[in-house]
Amino acid sequence: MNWDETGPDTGELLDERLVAAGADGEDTAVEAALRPKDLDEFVGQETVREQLDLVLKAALARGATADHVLLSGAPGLGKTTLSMIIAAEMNAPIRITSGPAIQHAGDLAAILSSLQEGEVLFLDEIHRMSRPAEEMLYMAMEDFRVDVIVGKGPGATAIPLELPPFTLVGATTRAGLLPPPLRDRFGFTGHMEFYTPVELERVIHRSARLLDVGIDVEGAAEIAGRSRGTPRIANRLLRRVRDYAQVKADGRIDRDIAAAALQVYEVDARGLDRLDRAVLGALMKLFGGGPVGLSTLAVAVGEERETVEEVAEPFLVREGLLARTPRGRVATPAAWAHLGLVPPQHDGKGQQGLFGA
Ligand SMILES: Nc1ncnc2c1ncn2[C@@H]1O[C@H](COP(=O)(O)OP(=O)(O)OP(=O)(O)O)[C@@H](O)[C@H]1O
Ligand SMILES: [Mg+2]
Repeated sequence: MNWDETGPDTGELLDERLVAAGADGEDTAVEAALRPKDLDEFVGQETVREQLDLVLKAALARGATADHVLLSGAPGLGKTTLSMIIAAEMNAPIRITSGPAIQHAGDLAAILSSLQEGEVLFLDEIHRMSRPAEEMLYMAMEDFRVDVIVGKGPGATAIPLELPPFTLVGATTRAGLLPPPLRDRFGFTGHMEFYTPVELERVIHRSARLLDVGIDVEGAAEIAGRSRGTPRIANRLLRRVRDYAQVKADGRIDRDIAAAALQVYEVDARGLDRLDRAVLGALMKLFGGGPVGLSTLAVAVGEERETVEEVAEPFLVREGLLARTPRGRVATPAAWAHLGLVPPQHDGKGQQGLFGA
């Protein structure tokens, strides 16, 4: 590790993280080609799919515009994909924008007033919209009307503008951050869950077919097990394994090729990468498994506090490898087993408490 006056080089473990759930540049280019186009092609999420199927079919049968839909769930689980499917199933055009892109209420008014009847408006990261835009959206969703403010100060007047009926599809990774009045205006909310390994295998087989890569059942299972419940990661790992198979073998992917490739990329059998293992390793080797405070742990791995807390920990907690306790971070027995380490015998003298909180 590289130390200078400013301390350890941070962010080194974060570079080009293969198991990050957010989209990188390459993902954005490839994802369009891999996106399922209709509900039947969309793998998993049985509950959301079935409910949505009813909502859309009923609206179609009535010849009406579908109710507003809110999709919530972690990055890479298929919210954008599903919004496009909604438009396709309704035979409607789709307009795509996002919360951060709408700075002023006027931006939203311009979009809303140019919608066609029945159009789907996809509002990604809806929890990041500005307050005034949000308030305008309330009225638009409920009454299909906006008040456009003309002029400034005491002379300003509100000109009501009728909107054609449209379907708002909002997506958020943070449903808890949505103000209740906004949440209540959606007729249907779909919570996207993490995918099971079997579902991810289906995603991988489908993508392999589209990318024209040969892969057997065990090869797909190997990749699925390392994909952290997330189709985007599964697709990304598949592409890296494909590279390896082309360079080191005949291009076909089986279990050995998949395992060898992902070892090169340092993604282990449970989908942990270098950063994850560094956090667990420091916790166990330096602090006897904890409890240890977040800041101390972050310094030990040479990363920012936020990186450890927001990037590494959620998955480690979800996997039951790390626990957040009031006294600090603790490695679970599963973590010791996964890294093949043996927890120290406690002598009861309270050595543990040293690094707490
Ligand atoms: N159910 C699914 N079946 C098959 N492929 C899927 C499924 N869900 C997602 N994918 C694939 O995963 C990739 C990421 O999906 P998508 O962009 O819809 O995620 P997202 O939830 O919008 O992520 P973000 O929160 O980062 O915007 C896409 O390429 C898509 O092809
Ligand atoms: Mg998206």
